[in-house]
Amino acid sequence: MTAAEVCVVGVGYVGLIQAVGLASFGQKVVCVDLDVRKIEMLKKGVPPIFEEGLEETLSTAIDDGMISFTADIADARRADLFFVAVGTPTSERTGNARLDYLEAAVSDIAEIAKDGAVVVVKSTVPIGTCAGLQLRLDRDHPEKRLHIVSNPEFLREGTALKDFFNPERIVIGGADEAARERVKASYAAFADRGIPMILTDTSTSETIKYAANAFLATKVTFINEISDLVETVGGDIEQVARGIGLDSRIGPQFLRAGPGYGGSCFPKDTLALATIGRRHGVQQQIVETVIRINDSRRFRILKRIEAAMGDKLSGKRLAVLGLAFKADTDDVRDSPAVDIVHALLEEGAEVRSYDPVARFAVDHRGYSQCDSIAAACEGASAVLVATEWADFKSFDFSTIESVVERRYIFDMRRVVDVEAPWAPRWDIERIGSPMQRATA
Ligand SMILES: NC(=O)C1=CN([C@@H]2O[C@H](COP(=O)(O)OP(=O)(O)OC[C@H]3O[C@@H](n4cnc5c(N)ncnc54)[C@H](O)[C@@H]3O)[C@@H](O)[C@H]2O)C=CC1
Ligand SMILES: O=C(O)[C@H]1O[C@H](OP(=O)(O)OP(=O)(O)OC[C@H]2O[C@@H](n3ccc(=O)[nH]c3=O)[C@H](O)[C@@H]2O)[C@H](O)[C@@H](O)[C@@H]1O
Repeated sequence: MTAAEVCVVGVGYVGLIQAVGLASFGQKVVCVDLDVRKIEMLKKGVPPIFEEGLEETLSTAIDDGMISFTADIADARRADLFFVAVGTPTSERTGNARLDYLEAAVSDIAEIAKDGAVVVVKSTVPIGTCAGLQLRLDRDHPEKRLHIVSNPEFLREGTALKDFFNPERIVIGGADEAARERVKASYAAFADRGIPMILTDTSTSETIKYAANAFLATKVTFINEISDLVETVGGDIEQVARGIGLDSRIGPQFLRAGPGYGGSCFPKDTLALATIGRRHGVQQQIVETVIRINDSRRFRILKRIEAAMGDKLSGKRLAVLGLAFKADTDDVRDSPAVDIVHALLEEGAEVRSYDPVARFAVDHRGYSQCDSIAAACEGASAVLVATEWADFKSFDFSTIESVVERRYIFDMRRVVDVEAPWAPRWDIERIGSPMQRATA
């Protein structure tokens, strides 16, 4: 008997990693996406996103004949398991996650799926979504006995493959035990390694996902506020973070102070959780406060840059190093760096940016994307480090001393090497430390 086919619908950051991951476990995966350009690239083995190790893993899956790509869901009709990883962006109107892509995908699946197939929701969805989808399937396709299972994803961009292959837990929520077991079987490799599997109902599973992201966003926001305090009262935020993070009840992760959390998930998921709370009359006050603090953080940073530059940004040229919302990804969705570029342009500054991978087109006079750090820094009155790329950590700023207008760095990520031999010749301002003035 040939192995049952698995289908992944929506091959973006989550779906593509899921697909190549399952393929590497020996499962035959059919990938479906509406984006024909993406499908054509993938057929040729070209990943549409930047993710460490993805190109190699994808090539192996293609060469082994374990993965195929199509824009036509009918090609997946033999599958008994459908992982849905379509986007659930914020609705501008409600603040909640939009479900139109998910609903369309589930309807398409229901049309072609065989009896008893399991539809696994990997997208992050408001609590109650899976229960609602199940009711719809039961109403519209009663003869097929299709099952909805919630299986949230916890990977991070930039370390997505590593996270897929080394999960800290697998969460599977569903009303039907056999359907849950079918999903669990697809992760047998993890069960064999003793990775915890939480088998639960769909609401609990959906809540775990939002609570996890909201908790991490809170942790980042907490250290950012402490960082603001340190800037005023004196001290060093990294040592504070280390000092509290060594307490195992707190833990060292997510204590890097910065320009505020961004990306395609924390902002959207915290907002959705706050909206869900209000809708149910159970206001999520901590999360609401976190959102407010994080939103105002970009503005606070801008004020600090303005103060260091003598208040007027208009007419000044600034270099922005980094566009991605964090290092090791090409994703610029809700990126603090991009917000800061916009804010600077609005203040009348000229901005030249550089990112090793991410691209961002701003249709604005006075903005240019450069191909190197040196080009971005030409004539700059300030060098703003907005993403923690390794290239910026190791960069020797003495090589650009002759091209900048003023030797001033504002490091939002604390990556610049302040102990480097060139550092005493620069004014260096960092999140979470008082200004380090040039002494040479
Ligand atoms: N990006 C991340 O790191 C993580 C994202 N998530 C969640 O996973 C979901 C997906 O996120 P991303 O992968 O970042 O999104 P993405 O935007 O990179 O990919 C979504 C894909 O779905 C496709 N699509 C949309 N509607 C479709 C349909 N009806 N049929 C077939 N394909 C369709 C789009 O063309 C796109 O390629 C979201 O709910 C997100 O919150 C969860 C954990 C991590
Ligand atoms: O639901 C999701 O999409 C994912 O959201 C985050 O992953 P990701 O958005 O890829 O990035 P993170 O590494 O978590 O960073 C999120 C934001 O917080 C910021 N951050 C993170 C950690 C830190 O110490 N300080 C800090 O400012 C980052 O710069 C970034 O803007 C979660 O970490 C994943 O577990 C989750 O699956």
